[in-house]
Amino acid sequence: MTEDLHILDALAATIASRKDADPESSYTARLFAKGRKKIAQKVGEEAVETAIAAVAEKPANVVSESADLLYHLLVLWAEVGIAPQEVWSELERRVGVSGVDEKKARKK
Ligand SMILES: N=c1c2ncn([C@@H]3O[C@H](COP(=O)(O)OP(=O)(O)OP(=O)(O)O)[C@@H](O)[C@H]3O)c2ncn1[C@@H]1O[C@H](COP(=O)(O)O)[C@@H](O)[C@H]1O
Repeated sequence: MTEDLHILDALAATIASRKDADPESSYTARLFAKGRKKIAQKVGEEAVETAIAAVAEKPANVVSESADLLYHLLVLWAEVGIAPQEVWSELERRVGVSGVDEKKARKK
């Protein structure tokens, strides 16, 4: 497991620990209190902001918006009940499977 993956797993653990936290002191707890639709909306917003920063050729903003996006995506997984390992396993399953071949197979 790489260091980059480790930070996402550590962040997921912090997020899980905020499920019963006080929304006054925790932004994550505030998101959980607002509910799934709000969390999903934030994921959409952060994805669009990341894309806009890329098109505007602002690499530093792409970095910060990507971090916002990953954080909100991890909150959404926690809300839905998905363990990060499930997503890592799906990515691992795809290693070595060409995206071009996979797309062709879907059309059959
Ligand atoms: N990585 C993050 C992280 N990234 C972004 N954000 C917050 O996400 C928000 C995104 O900014 P926006 O302007 O879109 O938010 P907003 O305007 O308040 O949102 P809305 O008005 O749309 O509801 C900001 O308040 C950021 O502080 C994060 N909040 C928390 N974390 C991590 O989660 C941990 C726990 O945080 P708490 O739950 O606050 O203790 C922290 O230690 C961090 O590691």
